[in-house]
Amino acid sequence: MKLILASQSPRRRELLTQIGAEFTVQVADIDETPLVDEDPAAYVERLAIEKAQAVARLQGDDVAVLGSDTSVVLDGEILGKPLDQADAVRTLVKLGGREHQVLTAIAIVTAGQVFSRVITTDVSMMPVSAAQAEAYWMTGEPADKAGSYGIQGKGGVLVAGVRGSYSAVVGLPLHETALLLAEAGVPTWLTQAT
Ligand SMILES: Cc1cn([C@H]2C[C@H](O)[C@@H](COP(=O)(O)OP(=O)(O)OP(=O)(O)O)O2)c(=O)[nH]c1=O
Repeated sequence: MKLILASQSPRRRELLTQIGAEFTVQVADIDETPLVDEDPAAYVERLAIEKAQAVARLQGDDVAVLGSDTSVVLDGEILGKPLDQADAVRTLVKLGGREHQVLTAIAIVTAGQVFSRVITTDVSMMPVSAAQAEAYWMTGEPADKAGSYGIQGKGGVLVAGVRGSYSAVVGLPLHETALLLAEAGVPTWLTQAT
């Protein structure tokens, strides 16, 4: 079965390569506005499915499309990508000194089925001053990332602890994605070995 990654994210491309699946990439452009009172887990799952479906719609049979979404959640509030510098600084100061959840959903859409999972990781961040948040904004990292930070870059300095899947925070959980691909019948190095 042919696999397509429905994502513009270079990080997801790298992580899927680590899983050892052969794939091509097609970008899905969907509206990422949360519904009124939408539960964060339901939100990320819906988006992952919609991204995969947007690409699957244009394909024939014998194709599996993988979509994914990552959001940062603090006290039940969804914190997506920052609108601008002020928004990023506000978000980082708010996350500072606290534990938040990173929710990553993965969805695989085939001709007849939808497989999906939501993975939650707890991340604790050191206290962050406005000046530190501004300095971090200047690195260019926060702009395209949920919660305005990247754990895999300079933002890793702000992270005091992680409980759960590190790769899910970066954008694609290696373990759970490999298992879901196996369920959908897409070979990876893991299934090829069993
Ligand atoms: C919290 C966190 C998020 N992120 C990234 C992962 C996602 O790419 C991004 C959240 O935005 P998403 O909307 O999940 O993904 P995307 O727009 O980058 O790509 P696509 O929708 O096409 O798949 O934030 C990090 O890279 N590091 C982190 O530590």
